[in-house]
Amino acid sequence: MENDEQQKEQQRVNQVVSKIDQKILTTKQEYDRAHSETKKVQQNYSDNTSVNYFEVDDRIETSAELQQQRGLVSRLTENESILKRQLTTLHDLQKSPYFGRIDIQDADDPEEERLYIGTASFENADGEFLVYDWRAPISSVYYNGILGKVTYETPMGRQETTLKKKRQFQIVNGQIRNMFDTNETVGDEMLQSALGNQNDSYMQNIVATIQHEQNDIIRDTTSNLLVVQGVAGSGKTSAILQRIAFLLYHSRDTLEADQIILFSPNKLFSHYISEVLPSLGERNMRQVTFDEFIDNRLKGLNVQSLFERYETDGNLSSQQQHIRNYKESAKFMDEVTDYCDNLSAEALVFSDILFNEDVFFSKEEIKRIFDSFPKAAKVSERYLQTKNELIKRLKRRINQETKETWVNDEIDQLSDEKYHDLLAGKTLGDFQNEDAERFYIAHKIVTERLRVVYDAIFNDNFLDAYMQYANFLGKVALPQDIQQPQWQQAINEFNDSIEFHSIKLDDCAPLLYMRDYICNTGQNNTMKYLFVDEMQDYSIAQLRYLRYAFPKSKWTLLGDSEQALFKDVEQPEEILRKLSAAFKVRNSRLVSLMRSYRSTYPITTFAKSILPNGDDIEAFNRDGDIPELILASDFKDGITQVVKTINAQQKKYGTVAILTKNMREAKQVYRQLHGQITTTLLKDADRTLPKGVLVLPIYLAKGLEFDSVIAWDTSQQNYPDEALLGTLYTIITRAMHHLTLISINDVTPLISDEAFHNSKIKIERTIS
Ligand SMILES: Nc1ncnc2c1ncn2[C@@H]1O[C@H](COP(=O)(O)OP(=O)(O)OP(=O)(O)O)[C@@H](O)[C@H]1O
Repeated sequence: MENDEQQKEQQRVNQVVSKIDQKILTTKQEYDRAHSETKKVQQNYSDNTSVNYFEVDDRIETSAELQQQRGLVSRLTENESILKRQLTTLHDLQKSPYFGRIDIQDADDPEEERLYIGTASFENADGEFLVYDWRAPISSVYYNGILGKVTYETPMGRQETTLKKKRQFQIVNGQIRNMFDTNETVGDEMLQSALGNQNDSYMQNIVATIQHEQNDIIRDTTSNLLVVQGVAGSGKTSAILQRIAFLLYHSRDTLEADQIILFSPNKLFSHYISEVLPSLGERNMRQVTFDEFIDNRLKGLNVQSLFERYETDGNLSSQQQHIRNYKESAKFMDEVTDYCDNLSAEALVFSDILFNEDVFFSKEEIKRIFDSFPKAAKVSERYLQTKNELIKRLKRRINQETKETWVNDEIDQLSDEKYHDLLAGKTLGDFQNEDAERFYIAHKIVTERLRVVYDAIFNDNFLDAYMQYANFLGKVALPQDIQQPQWQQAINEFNDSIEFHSIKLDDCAPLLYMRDYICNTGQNNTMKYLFVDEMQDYSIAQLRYLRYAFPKSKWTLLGDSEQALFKDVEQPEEILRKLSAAFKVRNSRLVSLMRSYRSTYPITTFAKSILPNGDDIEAFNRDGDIPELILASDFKDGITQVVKTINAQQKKYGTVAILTKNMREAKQVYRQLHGQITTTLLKDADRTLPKGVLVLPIYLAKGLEFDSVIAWDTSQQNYPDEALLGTLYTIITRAMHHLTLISINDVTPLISDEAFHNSKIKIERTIS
């Protein structure tokens, strides 16, 4: 009977695949036609760009023609790339056309309907859906529903139907490998098989096995602030990527991939997730790390990265810690707002605008302009008016300058070609007489010469943002836990580092916010969705700055408060309280993901055991090796144990990652292994993740996973207290199938005896 069913299903697969084959053929023909047409037009375009420009009329005619051709090329290229994407999707469907089937019956319909669900939709020539896209409204029944009455959202409102059957398939190269009927969201067998696979260098899409709670995140279209607190390996990153694919489908006509931005934890991660959206037929969203984002906005300064901070922090004194906490708080950002709102002309720190090392607009002149605008207006408005006035004055100066003899001389010396270039876009009839044409050219020459002044105004270089910030630091009210002398020292340090063109991370968000707020700049209104992964690594001040920088975005924040590196673990409720207070938005929502999928049951059980609230984490039941702890007698012995472990693990797994607390340790281990074993040391700037043996500090492994993990030196000395609990937990939870801890002498007190006992960890003490 079962075989009968499978045969019937296989027949359907064969029929669908043969229809896909046909579609591939016709699409390929279309693509080839489009490709050769694009090439033809491109060739024509490039021939035309090399025409002779010397006759003005010719040039102008050619330019209009070129514009037209450029438009045509871009339309054709767009068409070609759509066809190319379609072909890729069809090829994927050809191998595995669908993964699910639902049989549903609407109340007013005597017939049951049978729908098949895959990574993309596929219609036959009559417009009948042979495969439904996993994001179609009806497909949510597959993910959410258990048999019986179910509801689902459609653009027309909520619909009800009865789910009669749910079937899952694993189809590989057009052949059904497995198929199950299930009443669960998505049965364990499918998940077991998906999770049991060895790790690839790229993250995979999870559309065939999305879980109910993940589906909630993916299909949320109403929250302005969606916060996901999910335990390690609970599918937060997976959920956001499928969510992006869902949003792109849901708002096909109004949302483009580059209106979505994801803040990712490191560059390796960006590469690791880069294939998920293309595998679902979508373009990737924009991706940036916070460091890159800040660097770009503070050009000319050497900005301390989060990673540098991990490396150099050492132990902060309690005063230094209080100061950092204050600078990273929402309160501090409120103080910046207050300070800016109440700035007088005297308190604003302007700088001269220079031209050829001479003062072009003096700071006194700028201050007078600012002061001339009504005091009742907001500082940012007065600033903007000042900027406009400066541009007006610059224009006046340009007009005056056009009459100077140096300009006339310059025009006389222009070559014909250069002269015509300067006339670009103009026809002879545009000028009343030769004088008017000469004035036009003169104006262009002077404008070009004074561009530096224009740029200085445009880029707000006439506000000395650093001095202004130092001024603010000197004025801001201090909380009780910060002493004045230490605060003064922090101000001095800020000033000193600016002298050397560098800035600490804690000062970046408030300083940038201050600069942008006063100057009324730095806001991107086109970004519609913003995602932050690993939100626990961001300060509230940084998030507040991002909120300022992307005011029109809906937010999805994901993180795990337990994975905070080098700081005490904060309770999710506390993070949320701070976030809700800092983000004054309507429609916010918190989703918790408590089930962990990445690691085997024994590894997750061990990871749980080191956390105070670990019992709340639910381990997915996937069998595997018990984690091992090796107590080495000294550093040299530790390395010997690493080598032994690598040799054993490499027989089974493609990737073995040695994870260390910081880069210093990673380098130390790498140096010892180098020469004995082929190993790659990963660095901050690396973007690709090779297979084999890797050594990297944990902050570069954030968000990643490896078949087998070796946690380097989990000793008492290296992990002495609670401040490193998040770091240790993050290391442990990177392992998918195997975990080895190597400790030089006694193990960290963060792993209690009870934890060892409960997770039945294997302990081996070596004697050298
Ligand atoms: N529904 C699912 N079906 C199949 N695999 C899943 C599912 N959910 C999660 N996974 C897998 O579990 C692993 C962990 O997922 P992911 O990296 O998204 O978790 P995370 O919560 O972002 O983890 P972390 O915070 O620890 O970095 C990945 O290999 C992912 O493919």
